[in-house]
Order: sequence, then C-alpha cells, then structure tokens
Amino acid sequence: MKRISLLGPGTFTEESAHYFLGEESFEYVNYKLIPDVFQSTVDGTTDFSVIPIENTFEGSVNLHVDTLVHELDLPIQAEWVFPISISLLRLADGTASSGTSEDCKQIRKIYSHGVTLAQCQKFLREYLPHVELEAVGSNGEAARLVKELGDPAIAALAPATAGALYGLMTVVSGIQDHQDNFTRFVLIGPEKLKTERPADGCKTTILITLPEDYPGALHQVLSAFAWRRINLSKIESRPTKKKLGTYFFYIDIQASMDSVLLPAALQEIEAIGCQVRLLGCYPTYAYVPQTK
Ligand SMILES: O=C(O)C(=O)C[C@]1(C(=O)O)C=C[C@@H](O)C=C1
Repeated sequence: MKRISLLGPGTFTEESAHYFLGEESFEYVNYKLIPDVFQSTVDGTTDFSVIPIENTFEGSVNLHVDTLVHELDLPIQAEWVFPISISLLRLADGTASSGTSEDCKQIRKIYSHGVTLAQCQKFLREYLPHVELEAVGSNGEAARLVKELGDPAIAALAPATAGALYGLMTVVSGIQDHQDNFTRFVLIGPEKLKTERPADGCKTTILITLPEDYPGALHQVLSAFAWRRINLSKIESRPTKKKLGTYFFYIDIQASMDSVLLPAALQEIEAIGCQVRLLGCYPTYAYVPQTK
C-alpha cells in the first residue's frame, strides 16, 4: 500500500486527503511540521506528500511554494481544492453548548494554525476580543493540546474531525470570515498517483526564468499561450533567491503536456532565451458540495 505523508492527525489536510483519495486505499503517515512531511518523501519513507499551497483569502503559502521550487526535485502528481469550515472546539464538560456569546465568555486562550487564525479574524474580534491567541504547527495539534491541557477555558480553531478525534465539544462551527473559504492542496512524489477516482481535469505547472536583457520577454511568454488559446489559471512571481530583484514566474496552465499545443508553446518560450522548468503535469480533482 502506498504511503502518504501529511500534517496530521485532525487537520484540514487530512480531511481533504480522505475525501479525495479515500481512507482505506492509502496508508497515511502523520507529521507535526511541514518540513518533516516533505522530508519523508525525499528520503523514501513515504511515497507522496500532501501540501497546502494556496488559500482563497490568504493567497499562496509562500514557504511551501518556495520549498517546492528551491529545495525539492519532486514533481506535483495531483491537485485538489477543499472547503475549509472552521469550528471552535473546547473540552466537553457535560454541559450543552449554550451558543456563541455565553460559551465564548468562558474562553481565555485559543490555539490554532496561523492561517486558520487569519481566516477567523472578524469572528475573533467580535466574539473573543479578550482571548489570548497562540499559533501552533497545525489545527490538529491545537485540538490535541486542548484535550491534553484539560481546561474548559482553552479552545482550538480546527476542523470538526479534530473535535471528533479528541472528544471535544463544538461551541460553534463555520466561523471562517468568508463562507467561500477554500484551500488548494498538491500531492508531490516521484511516481504517478494511481487512484480509482476519475480526474476532473488536468494541469501543468511550470517555472519560467526570463532572460535579463530581453525587453518584452514576459509579453512574449504570455502571447505564446494566448495565440494558442491555452488558458493560464495562475501566474505569480517569486524571488529566485540568487540576486535581489530577479524572479521566477510560477505558472499554472490548464492543459496537458500530452497535448500538441503546450509543448510547442514551451519550445517557443525557450527559443527566446527563457528557462523553463516543469514542476508537474497532473490530474485535478474537484470537490462536490453535498446537497441537503
Ligand atoms: O492545520 C491544518 O489543519 C492544515 O491542514 C494546514 C492548513 C494550512 O497550512 O494552510 C490547511 C488548510 C487551512 O487553510 C489551514 C491550515
């Protein structure tokens, strides 16, 4: 059975991997920190890593993108986007949750992942302005701490599955500031992913370095895609980390390297002196909202 490393247990990463890949078809290996997730696949302890790469409201997780670009040579093998619904969890003390305001008054401290705290800013300001906030390595770790510390005045912002895992009470759920809160995850690893789930699409991710002395190079890169009607779903510049003011362009393309058009576009881009690095050509999976 293939082994997949991820931040867990009790995280959104885990929820999303179970949703898209199933709980039984792979062996999931939990780590507390993202560098350890990456490392396990680099050293062969696991076959794949699942990494959160972008959030609707927080944007790209630059640290993870940069690790992918600068420190690893592992291609992207799949991508999915998963809704992030955040719950306020605390120790079950036998009383039923009495609703947001009353329960919130008792809370003195909240643990959560930094991204999750950022996604609940308005809620925290409105209902929990008096509370001390502490960022930890993952939301699952936040829920575990709440259980371990055993104090009903300490809470976590985490997925509902973390509450179920550690027997915590849900004070209130769906507290993210924006209801359309999604995170994009990528699966990286040396070999192709084999899964029963049919893909919903295909993407290719590349890194382009422009030649320094070629005015209008970015324009030409974009036009190589434009006239072939190849759709780009993301373009972002990231520092090369070699010289101040020099950048890579990280580009997501809604096309496969198996098509005729995309390899031709990349050849054209290389011909003007750009360096092109392929970060992966992979299936994408779409979340299907459950109808009530
Ligand atoms: O801590 C978790 O639950 C995670 O899966 C990590 C993570 C992230 O790093 O962005 C994943 C999705 C959410 O947007 C918040 C946190």
